[in-house]
Amino acid sequence: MDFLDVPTILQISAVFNLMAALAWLTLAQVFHIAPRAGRLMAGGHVLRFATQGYSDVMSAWPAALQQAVLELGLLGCILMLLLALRRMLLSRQRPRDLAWIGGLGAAGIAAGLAAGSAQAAELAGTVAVTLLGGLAVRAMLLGLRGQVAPVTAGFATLPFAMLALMAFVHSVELLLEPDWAGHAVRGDLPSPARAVLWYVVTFGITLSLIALMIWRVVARIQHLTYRDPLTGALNRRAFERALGDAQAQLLRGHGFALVMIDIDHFKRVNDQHGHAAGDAALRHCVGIWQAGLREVDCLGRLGGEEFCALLPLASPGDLAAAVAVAERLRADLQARPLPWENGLLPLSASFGVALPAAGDARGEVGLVRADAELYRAKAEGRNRVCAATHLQPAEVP
Ligand SMILES: Nc1nc2c(ncn2[C@@H]2O[C@H](COP(=O)(O)OP(=O)(O)OP(=O)(O)O)[C@@H](O)[C@H]2O)c(=O)[nH]1
Repeated sequence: MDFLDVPTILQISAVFNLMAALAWLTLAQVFHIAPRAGRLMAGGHVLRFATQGYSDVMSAWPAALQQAVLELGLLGCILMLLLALRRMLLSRQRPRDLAWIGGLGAAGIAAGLAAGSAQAAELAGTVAVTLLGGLAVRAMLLGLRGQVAPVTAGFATLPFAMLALMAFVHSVELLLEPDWAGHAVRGDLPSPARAVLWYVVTFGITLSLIALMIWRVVARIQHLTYRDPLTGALNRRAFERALGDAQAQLLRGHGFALVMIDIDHFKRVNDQHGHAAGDAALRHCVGIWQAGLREVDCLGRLGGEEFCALLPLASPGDLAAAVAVAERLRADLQARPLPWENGLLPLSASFGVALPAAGDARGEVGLVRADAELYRAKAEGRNRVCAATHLQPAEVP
């Protein structure tokens, strides 16, 4: 590492931070991708650039002042990064925690500066960065849990864990350093090797955040492509795709049932309480039904106030199990009226349950059957479940 000294690495890092700031700003301002998180990230990188890129200018200042400026820059940068992370992960990280750690860190740095001790200022900044790094690790692990594979979550979290670990090790070193008065200002980079490591960690954090942002954008696009924007249920196209897949699995012995659902007298809700109430009723019903279904089940909005649930069955042909689920969904909706304008709007729905037919590539026969049962439920008085007990394949219309 002879060819690289700490000031050179600092300058490389400063240029990297400037480029990263420009990239985040472009994404936020020009492409409107994660704009608030992007602006926070750009702000963090600019702070880091400003404190790293002007070390020559600062070299004439008193040591404690130089150190305090460097530490405040790093602290501000990490705080902005954590705020951006909070937005990207939609995490419930309390800003209060960030505020008190940041505030105590800044107060410690100021105290070090007042005492004329570069080492005390550095120690305060490094301890705060250790704690903030720990919070970042926690936010990443909680935010990604169940959303991506554990290995992916581990890789994405690694740079933050390295940041916390390196800051912790450096805090201990500073505490143990015998000659506080002779402490030289080196930023947080005691050697070229350590400086390179810091740079790699900064780079890793930036990459991790870019990956996080891409993941969020892709998830959003998928949501827009496959979901009904009003209710969040699968749209017709996505549901038909799921039905086609389930139908293919039928040949391998994995059975499923279809539950066609139609809200009763929905026109009255619109006519008597307005379209907004109708929309709220649709969201309310889907919220209740999604909560009553398992993760493997899927609920699609086929149009208007008509929905269909696809239920994989543990034993193919177990119509009774599907009827029990439909009955539960019916009872749940009946028990939970829609809160609307200081009152409660009672809602109910009719359900038609059917099993799929073998040899029906796209699953349309099952849908037709479930639809026929739904109409029977309507005709028999609504707010009930009817099921097709016959299993002969129907004709595809
Ligand atoms: N608010 C709202 N209304 C919708 C939406 N899509 C369809 N509708 C309304 O849903 C109503 C469906 O009414 P109908 O098909 O007569 O059915 P119904 O009143 O539920 O009667 P039954 O099904 O026989 O119990 C129509 O008034 C549509 O305008 C939507 O996205 N939002």
